[in-house]
Amino acid sequence: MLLIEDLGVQVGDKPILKNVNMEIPDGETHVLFGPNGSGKTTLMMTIMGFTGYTVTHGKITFKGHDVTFMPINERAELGIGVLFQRPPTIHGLKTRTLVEICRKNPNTDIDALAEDLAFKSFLERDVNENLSGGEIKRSELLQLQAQEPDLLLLDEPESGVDLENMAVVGDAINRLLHRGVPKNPTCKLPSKREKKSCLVITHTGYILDYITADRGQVLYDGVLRCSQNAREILKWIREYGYAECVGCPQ
Ligand SMILES: Nc1ncnc2c1ncn2[C@@H]1O[C@H](COP(=O)(O)OP(=O)(O)OP(=O)(O)O)[C@@H](O)[C@H]1O
Repeated sequence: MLLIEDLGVQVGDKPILKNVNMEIPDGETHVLFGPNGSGKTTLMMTIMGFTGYTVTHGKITFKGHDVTFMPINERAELGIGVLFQRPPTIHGLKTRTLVEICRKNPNTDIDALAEDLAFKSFLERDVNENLSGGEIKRSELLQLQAQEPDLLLLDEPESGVDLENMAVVGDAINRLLHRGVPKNPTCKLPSKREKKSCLVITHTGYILDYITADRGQVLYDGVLRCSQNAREILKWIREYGYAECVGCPQ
């Protein structure tokens, strides 16, 4: 699904990511940990193709396509979608209009999606204008549900969300990951091939109560240092701090 090889990225003239290698196979969810400023958002923005993140070396392949220098709209059409940590307010653009633009299938019922996210009353507001932290996340999830991406990039889905709304956010992310998985009463777990793929950044780990993580990784000073069970990594970070991750076996 996603393959990152020897990726170097700089912002302005500042090198941020150094020789990052990462693979997210079909249907897997990987969790990215790391201290503030270690480059986690930079990695997501680079995968999505935002300007300002200059690839100095390396390659990003998605679904077999070299997307390293592909425009952002083409990556979105190919199936990459992002939930921002701090999405901008867009004055003069109604949320409903933005969701219509994101919508993959013109028959998708925006009102029904918004109803599920308790977001219907916000559809006619400008994008993210005067929304609370939890409302912003639900707005982002609504856009993703309309876009129907195959790879979800989730940048701190818990930030600014209270514990009750966390359940709404967690359930919505689960629906996105299991979209199209046939309901099979004899088998509780879908095969990985049927699930969507996901890279999620978290500091608190709350999201792990709602999604099944296949692997965790630690980005430290622009370098991927550790790759293990996500809950184990979280436990380790809580006990010893990030600096100890530098010495972790891969
Ligand atoms: N547009 C920019 N201009 C200048 N520096 C930037 C820019 N974007 C990111 N940086 C710098 O790149 C480094 C990595 O930032 P990034 O947001 O990727 O870190 P992060 O790991 O996501 O941090 P956090 O956990 O705080 O969200 C930081 O030092 C940040 O100041």
